[in-house]
Formats: sequence, C-alpha cells, structure tokens
Amino acid sequence: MFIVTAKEMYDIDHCTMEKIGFGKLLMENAGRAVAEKVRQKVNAADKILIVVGPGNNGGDGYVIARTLQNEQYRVSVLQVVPDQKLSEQVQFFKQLYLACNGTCLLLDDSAEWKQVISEADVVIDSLLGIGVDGLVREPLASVIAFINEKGGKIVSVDIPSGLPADEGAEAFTSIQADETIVIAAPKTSVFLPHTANYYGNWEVVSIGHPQTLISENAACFVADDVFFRTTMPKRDVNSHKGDHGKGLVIGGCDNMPGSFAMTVRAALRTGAGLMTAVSTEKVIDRIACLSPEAMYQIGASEKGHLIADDLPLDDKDGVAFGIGVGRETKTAALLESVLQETTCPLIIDGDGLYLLQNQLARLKQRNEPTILTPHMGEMARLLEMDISDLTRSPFRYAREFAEEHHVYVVLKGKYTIITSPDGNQAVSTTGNPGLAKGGSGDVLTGIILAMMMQSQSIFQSLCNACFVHGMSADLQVQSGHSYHDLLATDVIEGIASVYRTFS
Ligand SMILES: NC(=O)C1=CN([C@@H]2O[C@H](COP(=O)(O)OP(=O)(O)OC[C@H]3O[C@@H](n4cnc5c(N)ncnc54)[C@H](O)[C@@H]3O)[C@@H](O)[C@H]2O)[C@@H](O)CC1
Ligand SMILES: Nc1ncnc2c1ncn2[C@@H]1O[C@H](COP(=O)(O)OP(=O)(O)O)[C@@H](O)[C@H]1O
Ligand SMILES: [K+]
Repeated sequence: MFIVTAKEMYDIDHCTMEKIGFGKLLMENAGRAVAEKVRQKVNAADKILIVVGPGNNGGDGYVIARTLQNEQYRVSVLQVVPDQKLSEQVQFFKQLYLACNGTCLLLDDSAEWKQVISEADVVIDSLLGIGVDGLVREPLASVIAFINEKGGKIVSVDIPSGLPADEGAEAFTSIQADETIVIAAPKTSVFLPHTANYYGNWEVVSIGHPQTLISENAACFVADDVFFRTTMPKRDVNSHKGDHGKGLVIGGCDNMPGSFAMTVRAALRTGAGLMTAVSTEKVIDRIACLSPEAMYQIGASEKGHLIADDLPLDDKDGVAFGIGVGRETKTAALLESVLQETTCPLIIDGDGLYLLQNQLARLKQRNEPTILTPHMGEMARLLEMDISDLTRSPFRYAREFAEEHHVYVVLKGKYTIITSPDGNQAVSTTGNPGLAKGGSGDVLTGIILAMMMQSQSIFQSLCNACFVHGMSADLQVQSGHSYHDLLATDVIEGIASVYRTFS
C-alpha cells in the first residue's frame, strides 16, 4: 500500500483522468466505494446526514447520498455552501441525487441546521478533502465545531474535514472522525502523531486508479504483510550457519544487563546464524544462561561500563552498538572506534544514540551502511530541536537527517518511519500499545540485526524487521496477552508465530 501527499494524489487523479478521459467516473467510483463501506457501519433505521462542502469531496458526498437513497436508507443532505460555489461536476451529481427524490437543505436557508445535525445518528463528513487550504473559514468552521460536539457517529470521506493531508501544519480545525474511508491511498497525515487520532479507525477503498500510476507517483509506502511475504529472507535447504550472518552485539553495563540480553535473543529468534555478545564481565556472568546459543566475550570496562577496546569487528556481517551501554564519557571512545573500524553494517541504538551526539560527523566517513533507531525523543535530541516540531514533520526531518549523514533512520513510534540515505521512505503500521514499555526497542534492534544479515537490501530488511516486531506484539495480544501484560520477552517469543503465519 502506498502513502501520498496531497500533490501526489492530485497528480495521480489527473493522470488517471487523462488516461480514462472521464473525471466523473472517478467520483462515481469514489462515492460508491465509500457508500459500500458506510452500509457496513450503519443500521437500516439510522438517520444518515451527509454534510456537503464546496469541492470534490462534496461531490463524493452527493454520490454517497444518491447510492444510499436508492437503497432505501434514511438519507438527507446538508449543503453548507450556495450552489454557485459548486463546480460543474459536483452540480451534476447533485442533480442526479435530486432526481432520485433526494432532499437537500442549504445552510443559508435554514435556521435548523443545528437541529438536523443533532438528530442524525450518522454524519457522513464530505465537507472538505485534500484541497483544504489553511484554517477552516466560516461557515464551515462552525459546522465542524457543531458536528464534533453534537453529531452522532462521524464517518469522514477521504480525510477528516479541515485536517491537512500533508505534514508541517501547526494549527488546524478538524472533524474528529470515528471512522475515515480513505480514497485510493492514505495521506501523510494518517501517520503523524498530532493528526493520526482525528481519523479514528481508517480504511482505504480503491476507486480504479491504475496501480502503476499510484506506485510511480507515491514516494512512500506501507511496509505491510504483502511486502514481507515477497521480500523476507528465504532459507535454502542446504544452507549452513555462515549463510545467515555472524552478528555482534556490543552493549550492557553492570546495572543494565537485561536489555542487551533481549537484543541477543531476539536476533537469534529472527534467524541470525551466529551471535557474539560483548559486555562487561558481570553482565555476561548474569545473562549468558538466557541465550546459551550465543558466544560471549568480556570487553574492557571501568566502573561497570565498557571502555575503548580491541573488539572482534572485522569478521562480522552486522554489528549493533549501544543497547544498555550507559552514557559514560569513556564509553563514547568505544563508539568512536566502533564507528571507525566496523567494516559491515552497523546499528546504533539506545545509549549509543546519546553517545553519538558529539560524533555525528563520523557517520559520513563510514563506507558501510549505518542504521540509527531513535524514538522521537532521541531523534529530537540528535537534531537539537523541539520534539513538537519534529512530530509535526517527522518524514521531512528523518529524510533530511538521513540524506545529510548518509544513514538509515528507523524513527520509532506508533507508526515507525523507515528512511534510507537516498530519501526512500516506508511506514510500519504493525504494533500496539503493549509495546510502549522499556525493552521493546531492544528487541527491535535484535530483529533488525538478524534481518539485515539475511537480506541483500538494508532498506527491505528494516521494513521487514519493523513488520515482524509489531506483528509479533499483535499476534501475542490476539492469542492471550493484553496491552497491559505484554512484555518485551513475549515479543521475542512471538516471532515464531509471525514466521509461521506469514512465510
Ligand atoms: N480530483 C478527482 O478527480 C477526485 C477527487 N476526489 C475527492 O475530491 C477531494 C479533493 O477535491 P478538491 O480538490 O475539490 O478539494 P476539497 O473537496 O477539499 O475542496 C476544496 C475547496 O474547499 C474550499 N476550501 C479550501 N480550504 C478551505 C478553508 N480553509 N476553509 C473553507 N473552505 C475551504 C475551497 O473552495 C476549495 O476550492 C478528495 O479529497 C476526494 O474526496 C474523489 O472524488 C476522487 C476523484
Ligand atoms: N503505542 C504503540 N504502538 C505501536 N508500537 C509502539 C507503541 N509504543 C511503542 N511502540 C514500539 O515499541 C518500540 C519502543 O522502542 P523504544 O522507545 O526505543 O523502547 P526501549 O528502548 O525502552 O526498549 C518501538 O519499536 C516502537 O515503535
Ligand atoms: K472529508
């Protein structure tokens, strides 16, 4: 599934209309596809009010109204702008609706619009689509505020009205939808922390755009099960352990042994051929029994923290640094040598990202791929910016950072954004609030390390690792766990179900 900006969606629409030569067909398809979904969400006796705005989103509304009217639903329309403001195409669909004995109330003529909204069981929000420009003006602003306050169930068409499709907006007035039926492809704002909730539950309907036009125009995609099935590592029956990667994890400190242990175990469960773990003597003494399959090496340490050392970096296929390693200055010297001497892909996570802050310039000097796995707080710190500015435009900032420092960025959150050094982006939508606990990120790092060592493409392996991590949590919750009790170690054990279900 692809993700689009408003401009990309308009380009896809225009190219499609050029190809099929008939714009009305797309609108008819859109309205019918949405009506089909609405049918599944309403009862036969529900009063359905379709609120129609000035643009093509309003045109979709008239097609929905006509379709449901013809099927004997209790439909009415509230049109919030005068007819002169409707385009010729929307006028056309309005006339078709009226010809089917549809009723339409104009906001201008009616002092009763509030009553009509209050009495509706279901409000279909066709006020504004991706063409919204700036803050919503009157009278739409009052209508939106009133629907949010009084309306029954709210189903938005394409996008909650007033919400910008793209990232970057600081202020907006928006419908708070219960459900959104997204047309053709999810818009960027579906995935932003400050706008995602306005969509409520969302699903996408296809309206007949050629799939190649969508894939050619959309710069971003959802790393979903289809992607996983087609790109996941395959095992040759004749393979041996050396074929699946020799991985190294450097992390842990005396008072933080557990996170590091989870990374090692997650990598093993994901399919790493051979794993070596470097930590302090105390950490290894305590955790080695948790993954007897791994090899362990004691690194030089001071006061319970790793310090610069000669590590076995040269014969590895992947290295992960930083999980639970602590933030001591002397450990930063170890990171410096790891950055310089690792001749294979290197993941930097957790405390490693903290220690990296003063060494960002070294990233570009590496010849092999580097992968950073920050959550929003860690990313804001790396960028030396306010976290609220970052969460408004995470795609942009992740892309700029990845391009500037020649790194892959896995920006973690409810929706995790994966970016390559050349600016390619994907979103992982798997996972649930059960993951919002210490240790989840450490597990992801292990999965990434193993996935990366079994794949030719770093970008694909990052997408697949995020898919597996979140899907493991989802399957665990479906089969007995809850958001409350799910532990990071359960996510490791759930990897088996993901492989069994999707390979
Ligand atoms: N272009 C196409 O062929 C298709 C478009 N479709 C629908 O059309 C929508 C996009 O249509 P439009 O480009 O007409 O955009 P909108 O339906 O979002 O309407 C934009 C219009 O709303 C008004 N407006 C914009 N910002 C406003 C503000 N801040 N306050 C008050 N009024 C404001 C202006 O009159 C503007 O022209 C999509 O979201 C989708 O629902 C679908 O029917 C599929 C086909
Ligand atoms: N509400 C949520 N929905 C989906 N995934 C989540 C949610 N909260 C956290 N996650 C995932 O859990 C992981 C948490 O990582 P991180 O914050 O680094 O945790 P830690 O380092 O404490 O283990 C990330 O992969 C993130 O995407
Ligand atoms: K809408």
